[in-house]
Amino acid sequence: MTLLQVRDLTVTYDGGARAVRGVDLTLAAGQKLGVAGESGCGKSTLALALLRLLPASAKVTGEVLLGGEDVLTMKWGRVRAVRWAGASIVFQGAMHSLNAVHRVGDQIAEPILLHKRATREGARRKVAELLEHVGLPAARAASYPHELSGGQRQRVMIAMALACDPELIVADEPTTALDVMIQAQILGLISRLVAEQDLGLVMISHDLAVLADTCDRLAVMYAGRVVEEGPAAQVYADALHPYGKALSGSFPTIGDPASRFAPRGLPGDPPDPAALPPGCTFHPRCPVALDVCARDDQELRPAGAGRRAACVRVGRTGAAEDVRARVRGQGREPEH
Ligand SMILES: Nc1ncnc2c1ncn2[C@@H]1O[C@H](COP(=O)(O)OP(=O)(O)OP(=O)(O)O)[C@@H](O)[C@H]1O
Repeated sequence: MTLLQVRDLTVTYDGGARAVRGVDLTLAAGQKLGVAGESGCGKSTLALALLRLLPASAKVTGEVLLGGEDVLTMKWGRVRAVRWAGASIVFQGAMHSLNAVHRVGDQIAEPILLHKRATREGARRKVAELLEHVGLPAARAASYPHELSGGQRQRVMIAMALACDPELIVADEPTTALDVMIQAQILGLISRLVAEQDLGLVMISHDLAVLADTCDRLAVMYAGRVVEEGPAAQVYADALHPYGKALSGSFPTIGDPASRFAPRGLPGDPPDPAALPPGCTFHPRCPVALDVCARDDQELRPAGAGRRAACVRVGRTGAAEDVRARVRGQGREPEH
């Protein structure tokens, strides 16, 4: 059953930043989708659009179908109900997302009282249950955010996201502010909860390795577009798009023009979304760009084995050779 379907989602901020451009994504119930990309590629804008949390300065078009209902056009009353009970979001940096002057138990209880119409006693019991579920003693309900460690605060955020039994969790860089050991614990916790409760997960990170560990499928975003999508293990181990390769550090180094590329770092920055380059937006940084890439942008198209990629070098079977026929007569031939 399809849980989430994003169709041709485009978000443009006042000032002309085209933060998300024509994104199509599908998530089945219980499926885990990772969205990867460098800072500024539009990941958070996409996450916020899924729950209609974008500021008024964002112009949004397309569809976000959650359980078949379009979140972008539904009445605000329905949006508020859907936000906790249909889908909820875990932000990065729990210290900023939690209210410093309220006990964490009261903050977790708030959506339960509001959306589940629970009694105070019922909400208190549910809070205790949720805290234990995320690995915290129930007594922690009486703590204020500053009395908790970063990892404990992120556990509270996860408990809050689960409070109204949603079908989908959107996690935007849920472990970015944490040290490596705690990061692994929180990722393990998210994986366990999602599996136990058969939840859908959209997890956003700049770290492809983290996503490959946690998710079934991966989407790689660059300059507001998904440039590659497919089964997590394959995308991580053998990305088709040069940007996906750069993110996973898997560029081949022998006898390939890409060997100029530092595997762990990609030179340059993503383009300004208000002044995107013509053609493929990755071409100015792409170590294997052809002349055609500066002129023509590529659709995200099937590339075999349930994968999609938006690169002229990638054919319908995922094989790089297919490009020869397509670019013949359009300028420089591919070197390999
Ligand atoms: N409220 C806003 N008004 C104008 N531009 C914005 C706004 N929010 C984001 N942007 C711009 O949209 C682009 C995408 O930002 P977004 O935060 O979605 O990217 P990201 O991939 O999540 O990056 P990060 O990991 O740094 O949050 C950026 O260029 C950003 O400057």
